[in-house]
Amino acid sequence: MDKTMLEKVRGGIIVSCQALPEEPLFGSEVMAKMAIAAQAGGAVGIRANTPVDIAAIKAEVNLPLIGLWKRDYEGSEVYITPTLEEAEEVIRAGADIVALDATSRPRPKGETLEELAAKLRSRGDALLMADISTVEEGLRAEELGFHILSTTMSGYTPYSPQQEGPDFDLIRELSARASVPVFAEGRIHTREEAVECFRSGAYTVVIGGAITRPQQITKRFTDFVRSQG
Ligand SMILES: CC(=O)N[C@H](C=O)[C@@H](O)[C@H](O)[C@H](O)COP(=O)(O)O
Repeated sequence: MDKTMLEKVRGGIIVSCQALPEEPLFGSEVMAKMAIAAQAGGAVGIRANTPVDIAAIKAEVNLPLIGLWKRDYEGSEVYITPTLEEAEEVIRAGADIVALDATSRPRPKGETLEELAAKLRSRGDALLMADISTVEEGLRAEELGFHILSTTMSGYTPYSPQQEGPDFDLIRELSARASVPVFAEGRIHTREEAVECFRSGAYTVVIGGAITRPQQITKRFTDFVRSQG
């Protein structure tokens, strides 16, 4: 584990390069190209889903890499690196930081966040990032030894605010109360919003769809132009 990773990403933009199987850009080759483009544009880090995408990006890009593995399990709502198995594969694929759902919802296989954090910390080969949706979840993750908190899940749990833009209140309150870095992530669509995230206390800003999902970008244009009549 390399804590200088954190210094490398401070104050910059991390680009999340993800496409699910049902999306037009799905495929590791395309995601690696996205990551190369992000690096050329000045990104300080990459966030990627699945061991194959992580390995493909690692081979092409020399930036700190946040890895996760989205996988559905019956009977649990948790899908971002839900179990130890996915976390270990993500690390094996070359991620420097492993991102896990750290919401308070029940996990698959009866695993708990506490034991997952303890096991991954004792391996010591990757930093742990907690994808949370509330201040309480963030503070709990910090207590469990996570090195980074990210606002990723705000708006995606039924008990967090459902809004179109970033959760600035969460960024502000968590940054004020936590002693580990808070990354702003989720629905950051404009440069002004990214600046506002930093003003709210974010250590780093993670941007996904606004850069790497052209279907979302197109839709924002088409919806807006149509709404202007
Ligand atoms: C909730 C969830 O599953 N978030 C995922 C986490 O890895 C990704 O689908 C998002 O693209 C990422 O968080 C970046 O957010 P945005 O694409 O809104 O900039």
